[in-house]
Formats: sequence, C-alpha cells, structure tokens
Amino acid sequence: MAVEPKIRLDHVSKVYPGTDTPAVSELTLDIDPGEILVLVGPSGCGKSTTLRLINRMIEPTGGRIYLDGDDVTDVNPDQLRRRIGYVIQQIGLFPHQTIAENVATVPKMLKWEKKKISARVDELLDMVGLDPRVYGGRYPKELSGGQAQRVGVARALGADPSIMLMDEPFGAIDPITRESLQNEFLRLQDELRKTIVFVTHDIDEAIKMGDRIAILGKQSVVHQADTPERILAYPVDDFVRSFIGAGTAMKGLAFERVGDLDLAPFDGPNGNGESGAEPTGTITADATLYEALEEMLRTADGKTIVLDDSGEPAGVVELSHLSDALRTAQDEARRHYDELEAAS
Ligand SMILES: Nc1ncnc2c1ncn2[C@@H]1O[C@H](COP(=O)(O)OP(=O)(O)OP(=O)(O)O)[C@@H](O)[C@H]1O
Repeated sequence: MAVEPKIRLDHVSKVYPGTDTPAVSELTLDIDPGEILVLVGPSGCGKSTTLRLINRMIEPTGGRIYLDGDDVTDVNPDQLRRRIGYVIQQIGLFPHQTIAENVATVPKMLKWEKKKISARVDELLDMVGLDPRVYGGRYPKELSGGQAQRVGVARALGADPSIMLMDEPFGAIDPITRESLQNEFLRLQDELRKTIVFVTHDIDEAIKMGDRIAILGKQSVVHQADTPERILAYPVDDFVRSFIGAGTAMKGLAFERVGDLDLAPFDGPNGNGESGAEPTGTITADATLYEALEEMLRTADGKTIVLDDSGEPAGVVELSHLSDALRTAQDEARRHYDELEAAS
C-alpha cells in the first residue's frame, strides 16, 4: 500500500497582487514522510514562492495543500508554522539576541519552561556541531557564515517540527564549508528523518541532497520528479537535459559502489608475464564507480585494482563495468517510464 504523503500540493497556484502571470501555476506534487525532496529550477521559476505557500507565509490563490492528509489550506498560519521549520539563505538571525536566545525562539513562543528551553538549546547546538558553552552567549556577528548557517538549522529544529523547508540554506557559503555543511546535514537527517523540501538552483547540490528531485520550469511546472539516479539516466525532455547539463553520465556513476560489481580477476602484478599488463591504480571496494573512473583517468589505464579491507587485491574494475552500469540504469529508468505511460 502506498504511504500517505506528508505534504500534498494539489493544483496550487499563486498570482501575486498586481501581476498577471502566475508565479506558481497549478503545481501538483506529493512529498513522502522522511524524504528530502529538492526543488530545482532556473531563477524566478517559483521555488521560493512554493516553499512560502507550504508554510503559508503567502496565501495560495488556487488549489489545496494537505499535511498528513488534512487540508490545511485554511488553517491558521501561526499554528501551521509550529509544525514546520524554515531555514533561509540569509538566515535572518536576530542580531541583538545571543545564539542561545535565537535558537530558543520557537520554544519560547510555545511558552516552554525555562529549564526545558535551556536543555533544548544545548541539545540543538550540540546537534549542529556547536559547543553551547562556547557559542551560546555569542551574538550573530561573532560567528562565521558557516556557523551562522548551523544556528539557522538549529533554530528551525527548535520545537522538533516534522517538516523542514530549506531555501538555498547553504547558498551563500564558500564551497568547502558548503560541502561539510551538506555532509553534516545529511548525517543529521539520517537520525532525524524529517520531511524536507529543499530549494536550490545548483543541480549538483540537488543530486547530492535529494532522495528525489523535482525539476521545475517556468511557473513551477514540474518537468520531472524522480530519484537523482533516474533523472540522470533518463531525462524526460530537452529542458531537463539542458538543466542537468554536461557530465550527466559521469554523475550517474556516483550512485554505484565498486564492491557491488562482479569484478574481473586480478592476475598478479605483471599479469600474463608482461610488464605493465595489470593496472597500476588502486581503489577500495567502497569507492563509487565515479571514483573508479577518476583513478583510471589519473593513471591513464582502462582499469584499476580494487583492494579489500586488508589491502589485498580483490579484483579489477574495467571501463566496461562502467558502461554496463550506465546501460543498466538507463534500461531500468526507461522501463519505469514505459510502465508509467502504459498505466496512464
Ligand atoms: N512579493 C512578490 N510580488 C510580486 N511578484 C513576486 C513576489 N515575489 C516573487 N515574485 C515573482 O514571482 C516569480 C517567482 O519568484 P520566486 O522568488 O518564487 O522564484 P525562485 O525560483 O525562488 O527564484 P530564485 O532562484 O531567483 O530565488 C518571479 O517572477 C518573481 O519576480
């Protein structure tokens, strides 16, 4: 039996006052419990508007919004927002409040006891990797961009909402800090299993963060909503193809691990008795096929040795493994879309 979606957008539209063209037009999308659904699309396609419609910072001009099966389109927005955490790019921390006070915002609104609030603030700061004794008493201007962004995440998690809306949360951060924030957030999500709608215009971030990605065109028209693997293997139209850009096949290799392949045998350092017949590069079995390709290119070999846990050669991965894996992914995706079409 299919799970009930956590969030259901049913033909949701938004026409801003004083404009003729809808910012979002008849958007229909289901978001499952515990998944990260990434909205990705060109600037101005209505991603932020869609997030703000979900927590009713703005009112839809058409359609219905359901949470856990309940129509919340007309529910009091204040009540709704307690169930929903919201993180934005420019964090919006209150400058004259300490970090602890900032993180306490929602629990205070909910009139929790002081002791409970203070314990929760410590727990949240710990959760996002900031020592509450060091950072709790600081003010926002005394933090780096990456630290401030972590505080933004901690604040949004304040009352343990089951839904998080994240609008380019790591957008204004340098690439290295950004990558570590993404990794930390994915680790946190492994424990918390929130339902997350995550906006970005960066397809690589979408591929990394998304359980599913919805690729939106103008007015939030959904061109394709699916797993990153399927979107990379089988873009459904030219818009998606051009949006995901160059290197699609290579990106698809990041989803499979070398250890899952049926490896070619390793014949010894100089297989067939000829010097240099065996590859020189090595990778471990938990490496992705993307990393295997990288190693083949680095060593200018068409294959590379796979080492087991004790560092001994377990076999050899060859270029043909990579093309086979891509073909299998494409075949699976094509079959999936054929079945969907046949069912419709
Ligand atoms: N308050 C507003 N009043 C009128 N039009 C608005 C308002 N907010 C957004 N828009 C318009 O709605 C459309 C969608 O904007 P939105 O910010 O949702 O897009 P986006 O996909 O998030 O863009 P970006 O990636 O650039 O942040 C744009 O054409 C924008 O100009």
